[in-house]
Amino acid sequence: TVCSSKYVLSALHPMWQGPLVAPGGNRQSPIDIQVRKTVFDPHFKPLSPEYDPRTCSQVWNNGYSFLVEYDDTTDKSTLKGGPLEDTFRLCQFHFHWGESNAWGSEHTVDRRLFPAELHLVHWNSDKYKLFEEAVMEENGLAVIGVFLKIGNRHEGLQKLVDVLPAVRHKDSVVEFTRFDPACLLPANIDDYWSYAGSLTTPPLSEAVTWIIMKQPIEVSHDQLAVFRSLLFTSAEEEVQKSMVNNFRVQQPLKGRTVRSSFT
Ligand SMILES: COc1ccc(C[C@H]2SC(=O)NC2=O)c(OC)c1
Ligand SMILES: [Zn+2]
Repeated sequence: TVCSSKYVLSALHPMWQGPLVAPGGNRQSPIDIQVRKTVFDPHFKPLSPEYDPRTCSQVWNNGYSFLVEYDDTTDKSTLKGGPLEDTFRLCQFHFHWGESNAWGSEHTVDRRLFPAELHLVHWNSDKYKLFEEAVMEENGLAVIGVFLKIGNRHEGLQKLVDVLPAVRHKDSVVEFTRFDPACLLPANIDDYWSYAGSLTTPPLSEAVTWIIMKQPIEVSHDQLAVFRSLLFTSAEEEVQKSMVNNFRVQQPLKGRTVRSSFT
């Protein structure tokens, strides 16, 4: 069972606006991280992602992004430490990006937009048996966010870029194995921000402990162009729509504190 095949996203408009704030939502994501207002937390432990590339199973175009799915029936690929009290199991990663390099990320740092953002999605396997349970519980999920900037070609990402044409249309799937998602983390994973937030697409559940890396990773212009060659639409639809701008608008902080692992 892989987490992401369990949820069906509602039909999402490319510039998915959705409800500006989920009804009664006071911990919605994404947000702008105002660095000078973040608070250093000396109790954060080192973040320890331990991923087994053999749990990688497939790439799927779900009509909103492309998801790289991991077998999450065992604790072979986990995330511990940082702000987390429990062990979280990796179930998928995906990206958000723009139609141009000027925008595309969901979170911003002092209003700075990045061309894309990676989300590594994990669920609390100490407390829950299945992803579906965890996604409805406060702090049932932990998502690592990594900003992408245009620069050198990312050799690890290229293996994924090479299979994207096979999942051009919505609902297409291709087998994808032995991919170590740790290669997509920045060199420095000790410097990050963390805050209590939500899913950024329906059902917008307020279940996420966000861990946003301070250091971006570099990908080439051409690699990001392949992301934009994907389609929101299935092969049957007459009008094909490019998969771009699949990010949510920023949400009010509502008094939340963003903590930092560094001074
Ligand atoms: C019903 O469960 C869901 C629904 C949607 C997403 C995807 C959202 S959440 C995020 O961080 N980015 C996204 O696009 C999800 O991911 C954990 C889990
Ligand atoms: Zn996401």
